[in-house]
Amino acid sequence: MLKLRGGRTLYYGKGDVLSYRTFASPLAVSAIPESTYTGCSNVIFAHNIKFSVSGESLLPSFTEGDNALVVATDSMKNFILRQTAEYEGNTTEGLLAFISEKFLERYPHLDAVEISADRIPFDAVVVSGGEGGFAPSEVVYRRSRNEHGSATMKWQRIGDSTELVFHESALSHIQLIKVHGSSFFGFVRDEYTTLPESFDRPLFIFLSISWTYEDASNAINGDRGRYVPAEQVHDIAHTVFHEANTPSIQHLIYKMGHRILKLFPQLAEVRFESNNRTWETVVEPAAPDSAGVYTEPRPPYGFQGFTMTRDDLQEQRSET
Ligand SMILES: O=c1[nH]c(=O)c2[nH]c(=O)[nH]c2[nH]1
Repeated sequence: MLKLRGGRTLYYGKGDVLSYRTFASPLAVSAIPESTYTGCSNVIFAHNIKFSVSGESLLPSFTEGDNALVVATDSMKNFILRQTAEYEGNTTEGLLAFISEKFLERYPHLDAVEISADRIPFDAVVVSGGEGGFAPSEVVYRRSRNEHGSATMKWQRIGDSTELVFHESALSHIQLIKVHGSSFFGFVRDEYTTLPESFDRPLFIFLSISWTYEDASNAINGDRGRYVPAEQVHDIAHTVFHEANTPSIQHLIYKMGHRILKLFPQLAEVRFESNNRTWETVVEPAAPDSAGVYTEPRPPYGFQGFTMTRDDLQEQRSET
């Protein structure tokens, strides 16, 4: 959040603003080899939004209890919901940009806005078309609990204009298991090592991926044809995990990042956070594709973080 004069941070806002907009503009994206996703009807364009504001003018509300310039968080919620009806675009980032700009225009005494949203996914149910075929319904949708995209933006008033000072799009809470075809060996062995080397382990990972565009307009305006949908990022992660026999999670996320940056030249950076949640083996399978029994791993868990930029594509490494 914005730092005031003297380095102080000050903000307030509203969380869990649930906004179920219907019939937003459809989004179309280019196909990539790793995914069947080519866009979204946006018949249900739903979000859980978190919104906060900051500004020098708000200092007396904290120090003196003077509410004269306080926009009630209840009014913020109303502003977000009503402005969502006016949004003509087709991306989460576009909606956040629209709300932020309108808010700073309406309340000129405020200096900065931080806004983030989780897309609430609804999938069309598949219904019988009557002649033996099946097709997605255009009116009935099923609330999905699956992973979904999200975005965060920070906007700041600078002179007469409003500038985007931070933006990030993300896909969190991915959980993927590969039953065999992963290894972990060759690590440091010393007096503290008890972990055996593994040449074919079942690998269960938790994963969060976030990305930043070179030019945020490609996220804000889906009609420029350069939007990066979380659904395709997800499918790239699936494909790389499926294809690669990796020696560690560290190298697996590097390979995912490499593929994402290669497929989407409009991205400047991609970031990963992963957890190792590999199941504990109870009954070892006799062969890779025979019966094994596993149970939830005991804490603690391992984790990895990695940030990649376009410079990583220049370096000659054995990637596809
Ligand atoms: O992919 C892995 N990376 C590690 O750094 C590590 N450490 C560990 O105990 N298991 C694993 N697995």
